[in-house]
Amino acid sequence: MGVSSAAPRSAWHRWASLSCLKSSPGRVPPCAPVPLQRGNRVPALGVCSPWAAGFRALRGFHAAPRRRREVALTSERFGVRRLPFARVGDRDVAFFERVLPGRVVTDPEELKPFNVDWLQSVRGCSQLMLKPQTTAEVSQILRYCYERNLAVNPQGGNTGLVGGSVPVFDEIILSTALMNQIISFDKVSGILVCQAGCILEKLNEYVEEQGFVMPLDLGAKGSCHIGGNVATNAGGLRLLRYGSLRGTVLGLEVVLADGSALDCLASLRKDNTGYDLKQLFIGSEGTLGVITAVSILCPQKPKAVNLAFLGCQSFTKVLETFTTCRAMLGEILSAYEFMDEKCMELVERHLKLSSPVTGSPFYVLIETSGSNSTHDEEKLNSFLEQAMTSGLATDGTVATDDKKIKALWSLRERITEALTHDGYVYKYDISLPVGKLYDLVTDTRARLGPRAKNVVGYGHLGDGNLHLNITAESYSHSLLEAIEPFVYEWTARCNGSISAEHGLGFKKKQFIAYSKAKEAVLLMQRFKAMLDPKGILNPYKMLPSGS
Ligand SMILES: O=C(O)CC[C@@H](O)C(=O)O
Ligand SMILES: [Zn+2]
Repeated sequence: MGVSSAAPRSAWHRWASLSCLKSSPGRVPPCAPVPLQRGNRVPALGVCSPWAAGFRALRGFHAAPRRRREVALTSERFGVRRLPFARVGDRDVAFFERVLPGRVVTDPEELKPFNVDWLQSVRGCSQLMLKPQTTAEVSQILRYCYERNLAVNPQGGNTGLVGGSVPVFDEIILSTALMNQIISFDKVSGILVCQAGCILEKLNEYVEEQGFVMPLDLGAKGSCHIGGNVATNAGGLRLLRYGSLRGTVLGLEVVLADGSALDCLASLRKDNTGYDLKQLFIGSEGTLGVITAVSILCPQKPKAVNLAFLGCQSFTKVLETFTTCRAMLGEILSAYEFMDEKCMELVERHLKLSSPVTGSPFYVLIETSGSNSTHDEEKLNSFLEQAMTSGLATDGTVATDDKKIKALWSLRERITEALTHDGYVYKYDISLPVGKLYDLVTDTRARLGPRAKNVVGYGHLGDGNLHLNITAESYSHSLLEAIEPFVYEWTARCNGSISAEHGLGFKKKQFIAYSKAKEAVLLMQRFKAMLDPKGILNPYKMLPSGS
């Protein structure tokens, strides 16, 4: 039921009637139980309960994608050749059993979910997973692997979307699942220091109890590990407000390929002594070292959170709404997300979620977070009134209570999940000048025609980040060839980035040149050769083949 811009006052009343005007402290973390896989129980560890331990990596808090047929082996589907690493033998397993008693997994059934990515699009055949609890254990493992020339796949929550978190062949999986201790939290500065395997949502719950929030928020929060977030420089829903991990991560502890531990775990806002080495590991996707601990700056928990969900009649209106709300909401604007009507259709069809606002080609989610609910509501209300009277939005609803906020966010956060129910997903994560963001969706749709089942566009408009997703009944090489390099060439013509926040992993590494100069790639390869001369860390990922 749309409210036309010709009737702005009645539209405004609709806002009010849908609002639950009690102030709320923030979004309620999703709480559906995550199933525990057999054989993975661990004892409680110190101050930090075993949040991460042994939980099968479910992206976020909802079910993993429907299991269809067995996922093809990456090496076969993509025709990759194994590099000449050593193969794991009985003597290696015996060594690891001594170092990590009871934390060495060789059972093929138990290994299965850790060999396949969350999207069920790539699959390796590792026969060994190691679960260290300490940095010293990670050092011992890597020292041994380096000597033996054994390849290693560092793995956090296995929620990545570019095939970076699972082995391509038989790399040893080095899981951070048992490295789930909080090391310290400073209530004055808001600086949290923790091990790499802590689950993002659990960290958020922990700091929320002390009046803070984590500076990043992702749909995968229920299972992703902070170490994996940092290794991939994850962006997410709060980047607009709190900036990227390159600013909020204050320090890292990293174990290098040869087993040496690099202590850059500073807890200082300011430190101008030499090169900022931690930046090299943020976003390095496990190819330069294994992140074992993170020091991160947490912002104050907002006292008042409001969420508006609006329908817009065109992408131009989505952009104008953004400009207007940025001007009118200023410092309290904390998220500006958009999605097209196809996304809404899929979320409704596959997940049975219903949207309170329907009948528009585009939708936007606008979140405000501030310290004074009266002030924030006043500002939001005058923005909404302006948006309605000027016809920027034609319909909408506002939520201020946790339950409604959570329900509205689900419509956006669960699009990824809905897509996996629609078929095989070709996923693109693009940075573009914001005005051109949706043209790529329109052009891709026109190019693919009926060969694609659905072509959808959504994302972090406030950050200039489009998530272009294409679904088809099953994987098809010819469809892939129709999409790539078309999407990358289109992006490069606009000086965009072919990976805004998901990284390059296995799937995008060959395309790095669309976004980086030759000299930059060469320098990356030199860093890789210097820090990991044998190339044992997450091989076949991030840098083009041959490096
Ligand atoms: O599935 C995608 O394409 C995007 C996933 C994630 O980055 C999001 O913003 O929801
Ligand atoms: Zn995203």
